[in-house]
Amino acid sequence: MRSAHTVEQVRAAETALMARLPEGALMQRAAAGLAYAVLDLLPQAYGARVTLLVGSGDNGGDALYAGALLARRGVRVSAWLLAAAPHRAGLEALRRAGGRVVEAAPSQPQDVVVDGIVGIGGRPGLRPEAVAALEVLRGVPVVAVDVPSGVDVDTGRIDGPAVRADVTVTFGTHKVALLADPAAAYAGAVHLVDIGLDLPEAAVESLQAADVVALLPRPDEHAHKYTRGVVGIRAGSARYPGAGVLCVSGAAAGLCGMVRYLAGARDAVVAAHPDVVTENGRVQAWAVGSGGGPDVATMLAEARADGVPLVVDADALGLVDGPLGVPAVLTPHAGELSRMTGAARADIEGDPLGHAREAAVTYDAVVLLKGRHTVVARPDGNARITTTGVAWLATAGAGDVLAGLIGALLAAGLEPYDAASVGSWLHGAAATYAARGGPITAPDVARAIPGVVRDLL
Ligand SMILES: NC(=O)C1=CN([C@@H]2O[C@H](COP(=O)(O)OP(=O)(O)OC[C@H]3O[C@@H](n4cnc5c(N)ncnc54)[C@H](OP(=O)(O)O)[C@@H]3O)[C@@H](O)[C@H]2O)[C@@H](O)CC1
Ligand SMILES: Nc1ncnc2c1ncn2[C@@H]1O[C@H](COP(=O)(O)OP(=O)(O)O)[C@@H](O)[C@H]1O
Ligand SMILES: [K+]
Repeated sequence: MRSAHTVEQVRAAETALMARLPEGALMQRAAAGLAYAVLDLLPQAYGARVTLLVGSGDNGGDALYAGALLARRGVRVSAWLLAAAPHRAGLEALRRAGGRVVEAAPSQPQDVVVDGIVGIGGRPGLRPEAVAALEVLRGVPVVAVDVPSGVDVDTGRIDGPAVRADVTVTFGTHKVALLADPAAAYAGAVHLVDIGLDLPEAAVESLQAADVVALLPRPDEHAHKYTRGVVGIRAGSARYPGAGVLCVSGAAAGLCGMVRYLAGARDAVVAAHPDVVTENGRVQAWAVGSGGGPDVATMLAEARADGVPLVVDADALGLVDGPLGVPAVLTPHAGELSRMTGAARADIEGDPLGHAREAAVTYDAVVLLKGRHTVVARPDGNARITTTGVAWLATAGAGDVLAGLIGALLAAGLEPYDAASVGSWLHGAAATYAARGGPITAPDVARAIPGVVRDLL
């Protein structure tokens, strides 16, 4: 599991650890990890040029100590001081190692910029000096120290200028802004350096392959199709048969025992999926809504009446105005959530974590807010953020596949929070697997799911 802690949690863990260690030990650990990440980006250390952007706090201190380590390896290190009183001991260390202090952009082209402007102590946004320095160094690869400076560390919001990093080297644990968009998109590749912090449980996390393996339902020796779970699909209509077919394709990817289809695209569904049953009967979960057309209210009411867990998607989301009274996963994209809650779409996109958490409370359900980094939020405030997937997944019908897949995982017995987050992880991984760097359509995503599961297991 990748865990993201709050600034307050990091500060408390840091204080406890520092009381047991010699002064400066933590910063030395952080700086060593940072220096190695910078070296990784340089073709060779000797003669390479690195500029440090240094703010007033310990984030700048990390940059200065890392700069000293780099200078000892032959890197030409320039520290561009953006604050009047930078970390004193760090600056001394850099000077002793042969680094120099500059007051403007170095005249020679630089190989890497290290963003030590602010870390977890920073307020969102950047001061004009920092913006100007970044502008002058535009085009040079950026390594951010702990977080890209300027982002809102505990929410992932961006409320002003912020650094766009190629790599972020973070210490002790991930920060929320490294998982939650829009800030996460500013972090580039994230490297975690272990500095030995003892941390409590995190409210925000991101499943990794091993977590998905641990949660994934699979048949035991004595399984039959009913013990594996039956998912019912009420999606698709005469007008939108494709949505029914796609929702079924996610449901019929093999993760539960059987799929029942009860909506208006029966012929198309059976032609594409001969394994699907169209008689009414017991199910352990329903997926409702994609391409539902005029019958969507009846579809939702009938599924709800069964009392089993529900996935509510697309057209059916417009009918949800409060708790549904059964365990549920709601799967809006930002536009759909905006229509549900009345919040502006741009506000939702600017704070997807906050809006998903709020909606989870309002509807007393798991809310899966789709996007680049999909958020799965639970009413108790916990959230999982999906980091699998590629931009090629933004294609019509991909959401229908996801709704069916989550329905299958619910039917197989996963809790709504696990079904939504595991489903979203697999959906993103299937898209990456199918795309292999090129375009995909929604059926490609569904077809790739069994291969992803096979590789995982
Ligand atoms: N915690 C840990 O476990 C470890 C932490 N470590 C490191 O320490 C970092 C935290 O250091 P920190 O607490 O000194 O705060 P930090 O982010 O450097 O700067 C805050 C100062 O910046 C200023 N300022 C504020 N906003 C600003 C803005 N928008 N734009 C410009 N300036 C702004 C403001 O001062 P002002 O100029 O307003 O007087 C404020 O005092 C952490 O991220 C990690 O890198 C590691 O060494 C090891 C283990
Ligand atoms: N930029 C992006 N990068 C990765 N995945 C994305 C991006 N934008 C959207 N997605 C994913 O693509 C899918 C689109 O689903 P959705 O918007 O419901 O489409 P539809 O309604 O046509 O089925 C979602 O799983 C979403 O998370
Ligand atoms: K930084």
